Amino acid sequence: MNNIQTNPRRAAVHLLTRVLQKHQLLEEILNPVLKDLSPRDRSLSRALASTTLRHLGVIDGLIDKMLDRPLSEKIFEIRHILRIGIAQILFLNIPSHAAVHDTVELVPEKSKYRGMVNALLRRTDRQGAKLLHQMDVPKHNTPPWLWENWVAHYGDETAHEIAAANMTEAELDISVKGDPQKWAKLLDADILANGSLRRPAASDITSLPGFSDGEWWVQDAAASIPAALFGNVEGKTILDCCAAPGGKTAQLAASGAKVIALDRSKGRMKRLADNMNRLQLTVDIQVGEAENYSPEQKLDGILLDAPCSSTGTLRRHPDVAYLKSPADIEKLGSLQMRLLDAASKQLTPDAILVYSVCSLQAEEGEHQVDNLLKRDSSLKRQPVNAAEIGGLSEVINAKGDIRCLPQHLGGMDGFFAARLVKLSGS
Ligand SMILES: C[S@@+](CC[C@H](N)C(=O)[O-])C[C@H]1O[C@@H](n2cnc3c(N)ncnc32)[C@H](O)[C@@H]1O
Repeated sequence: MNNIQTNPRRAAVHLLTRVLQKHQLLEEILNPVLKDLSPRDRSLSRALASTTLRHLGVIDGLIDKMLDRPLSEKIFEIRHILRIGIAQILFLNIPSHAAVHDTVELVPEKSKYRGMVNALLRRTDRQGAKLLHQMDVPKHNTPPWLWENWVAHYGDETAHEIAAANMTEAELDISVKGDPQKWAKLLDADILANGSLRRPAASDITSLPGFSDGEWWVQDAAASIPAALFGNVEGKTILDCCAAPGGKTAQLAASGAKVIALDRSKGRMKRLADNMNRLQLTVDIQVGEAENYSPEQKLDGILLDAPCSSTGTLRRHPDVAYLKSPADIEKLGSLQMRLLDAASKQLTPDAILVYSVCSLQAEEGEHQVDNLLKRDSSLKRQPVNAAEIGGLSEVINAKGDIRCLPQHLGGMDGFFAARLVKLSGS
């Protein structure tokens, strides 16, 4: 059988079509597309799609090198078939005879492309690794607009390191409510400098010890830094104004803060509520627009973990590189600016504003905060000290803001965070 419900390779081709032709997020379509496959086939299909997307630039470069004439854009399905075939041979260690045979089977018997797919995959098996060595792999695997942006902001060498790190799959980072030593043992995990636990990715996290008892939640090590910038939050009132699905809300609440969790998305707030229930954490849940929020009580701090392009999460979401564009950065930039201005107005003197984004784009991070400080003299940057974040000095930039890169700490999300204080007399 050769349909999506029964064939993991066919399903992977369908996933690629939905991401690259219909611009849908891989994470949102995995469950509906793969629901009828066996667990084993589901993970193969998912690995095929995400590995192909992670290496898409070099895979396409190889296809173009090996063909005499470029493939027409119209036959995108044949291109996706070639792509998943090459991904199996070069990046997934699937025996090449099986990879070639099962991939060629996706092309209808009477199709004029079947021979070409067969020949190109066999040639990949013979020469692919050698051809790959001749390519600037990190650069090829990064869409040109992202590459140019990173080179302009970070320089060529760091851009290469970022793009190389993006090609490695992320491990599973965990934040725990209780004793990290105890849970590191039970989860067979390492304890990172910032207190997060790290262990190999699991296909079903819900079956790991402590999940159903609400002892921990999944959160990238970089994502755990912004909430830590408030210091001791015991008894303090913190507004988490873009809160869902609640990783940072949970961290603040587990550290003893009274958290007002606000988000405009009802659906995502349902997830936040479910997460808090599992974790047995009590927070004040409110659905609404952060720009219009007027606090009924004095806030000790606001966490603005703003909507952003998510280009810092490409290790886990390689599709994002192909779904976002410079226009998105511009649009999100205006929203981030409005949210920052609103947050500043909601603060009283001495209260703290932490602004964060899981983006590698300076336009969403460094530039946003520099521009805010130029137009709003009631706020002042409060530089971060390495001791506050487990000694991770490599993620602190010259201005004292947090700038995590995917190559830091053996792999972490690209993240920006800055801590600002509202001045008295403002
Ligand atoms: C980066 S996510 C937040 C992740 C969350 N802080 C966590 O740690 O799990 C950004 C969130 O901002 C919300 N959002 C976007 N625009 C908003 C607005 N104007 N007011 C409130 N929430 C908004 C989105 O619904 C989304 O849930």
